[in-house]
Amino acid sequence: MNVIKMNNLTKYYGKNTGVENVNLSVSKGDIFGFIGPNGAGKSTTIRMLLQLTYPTSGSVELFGLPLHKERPSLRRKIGSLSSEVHYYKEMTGKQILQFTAKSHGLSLQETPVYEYAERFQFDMNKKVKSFSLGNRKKLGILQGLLHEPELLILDEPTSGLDPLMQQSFFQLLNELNHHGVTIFFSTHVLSEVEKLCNRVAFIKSGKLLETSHMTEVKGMNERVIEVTFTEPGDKRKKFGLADIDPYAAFTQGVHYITVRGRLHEALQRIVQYPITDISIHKPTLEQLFMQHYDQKESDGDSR
Ligand SMILES: Nc1ncnc2c1ncn2[C@@H]1O[C@H](COP(=O)(O)OP(=O)(O)OP(=O)(O)O)[C@@H](O)[C@H]1O
Repeated sequence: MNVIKMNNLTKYYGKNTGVENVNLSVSKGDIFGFIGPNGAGKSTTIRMLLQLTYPTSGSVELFGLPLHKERPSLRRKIGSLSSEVHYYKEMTGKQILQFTAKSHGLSLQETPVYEYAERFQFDMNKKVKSFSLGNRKKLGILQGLLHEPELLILDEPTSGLDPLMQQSFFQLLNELNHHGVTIFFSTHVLSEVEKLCNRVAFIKSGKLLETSHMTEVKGMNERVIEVTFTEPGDKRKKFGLADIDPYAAFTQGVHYITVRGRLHEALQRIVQYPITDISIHKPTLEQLFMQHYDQKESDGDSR
């Protein structure tokens, strides 16, 4: 079942393009990472899902219902975090959370908010005016989660959180997902997307480049060997590295060789020569992502 469905979703801000013809579906149970550089159109898309702005053309369906009017029954099912959150500075975190709980017909005691606050080391008794950026973010997250929604739509939820808190937050998302919560979030933390998400979409300049299952992201099965030979200098030709990878690179004493399958054969060839240092790793999502952008852009250029 599609929990989110975008049909040719388009938003123009005057002459500026926000997003253009975005077609994307999120299924029940997905943890879906929405990735793109600054200005790609992530917030614009999320703002349309949350009805904070309206499409120029195209449409959105949530839980199979078209989103063109206020639907209180849907609001109860959705937890959200938009990129910019503003509060009355004189209120305490707890007062704001009570207000949010009440808007869902709940008292704070009926919600998991105390447990979450403890996990995030969040002191809800302080006034918002004393909050750091990270604490404001935590408050926004608690507001989005407290009514135990079925779907979370989160815009850059981890920006402003320190690495430890990011980890706690992703851990919580994982637990919620195991209990059936569908999650759609935008982020720049690609390593976390790699660990957490089952599906990803790449967006740039308002256009969706690709939607993919995490295991099918092109290049995920490649391995990068970084090797420094004891003999100094560029050894790509002399040691036959170009036979393993015609695009092998050499920078500041290190050879970078990308291997697709047959790792043992590549290593057998490399270890014939004295080595000072070697490491083997998966390409990061970031590297794949950048390759992907470059490729699409050069494809576009050649048209
Ligand atoms: N209110 C607005 N008025 C005019 N242009 C806008 C407005 N909001 C967004 N845009 C433009 O729409 C495009 C998409 O912006 P958007 O904020 O959706 O990107 P983003 O992927 O969320 O970026 P970031 O990662 O920097 O938050 C950008 O070119 C941006 O300048």
